[in-house]
Amino acid sequence: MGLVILTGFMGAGKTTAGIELGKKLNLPVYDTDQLLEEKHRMKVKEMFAEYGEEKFRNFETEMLQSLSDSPAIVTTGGGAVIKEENRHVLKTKGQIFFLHCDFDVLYERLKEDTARPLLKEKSKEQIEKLYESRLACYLDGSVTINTTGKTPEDIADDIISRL
Ligand SMILES: Nc1ncnc2c1ncn2[C@@H]1O[C@H](COP(=O)(O)OP(=O)(O)O)[C@@H](O)[C@H]1O
Ligand SMILES: O=C(O)C1=C[C@@H](OP(=O)(O)O)[C@@H](O)[C@H](O)C1
Ligand SMILES: [Mg+2]
Repeated sequence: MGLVILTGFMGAGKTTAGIELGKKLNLPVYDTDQLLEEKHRMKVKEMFAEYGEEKFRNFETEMLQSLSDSPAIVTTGGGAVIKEENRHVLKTKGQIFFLHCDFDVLYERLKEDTARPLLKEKSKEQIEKLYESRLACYLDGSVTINTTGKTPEDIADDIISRL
C-alpha cells in the first residue's frame, strides 16, 4: 500500500482531513510540518524567520526523503511539491492525493491567519498568483480530490473510495 500522501495549497485541509483519514483507516498520521517542528524544536514560522525559506525547503526535502514507505498517512506542507525532486520522492513512496479547493474558499480560511509565513503582508491577488503558479506541481502524478463544500470526513471517504 505504501503512503497515502495529501498535497494541496495552504488551507485546503490537508492536516485536518489527514487526521480523519488516519482514524478511518486506522493508520498513523505524519504531518511533515509537525515533524519538522519537533525535529528543529521551533514553529514553521520561526524556521522561516531564523533560517529563511530556502533552508526551510532543504529541511523539508530531508524530511520527505527520510519517510518510511510503511502504510501511513502523510500530510505535507503546501510547498512540499514545488521541487521536482520532492515530487519524485513522494511518487516512489505512495499515492499522492491533491486536495483541490476553490481559491475564494481557501482565501476566506487564510485571510486572518498569522501562522503561515508565506501569507504575511501579501494581498489576495499575490496569494492567488502563488496558488496558480503551483497548480501544475499539485497535479503532477496525483489523484485530484475536489474538496470544495465538503467536510473533512467527506474528503476522507472520497480518498478511501479511490484507494
Ligand atoms: N473541509 C473543511 N471544511 C471547512 N474548513 C476546513 C476544512 N478542512 C480544514 N478546514 C479549516 O481550514 C483551516 C486550514 O486547515 P488545515 O487542515 O490546517 O489546512 P492545510 O493543512 O491544508 O493548510 C483550519 O482552520 C481548518 O479547521
Ligand atoms: O505553502 C507553503 O509553502 C507552506 C505551507 C505550510 O503548510 P500548510 O499547507 O499545511 O499550511 C507550511 O509548510 C509553510 O508555512 C509553507
Ligand atoms: Mg497543514
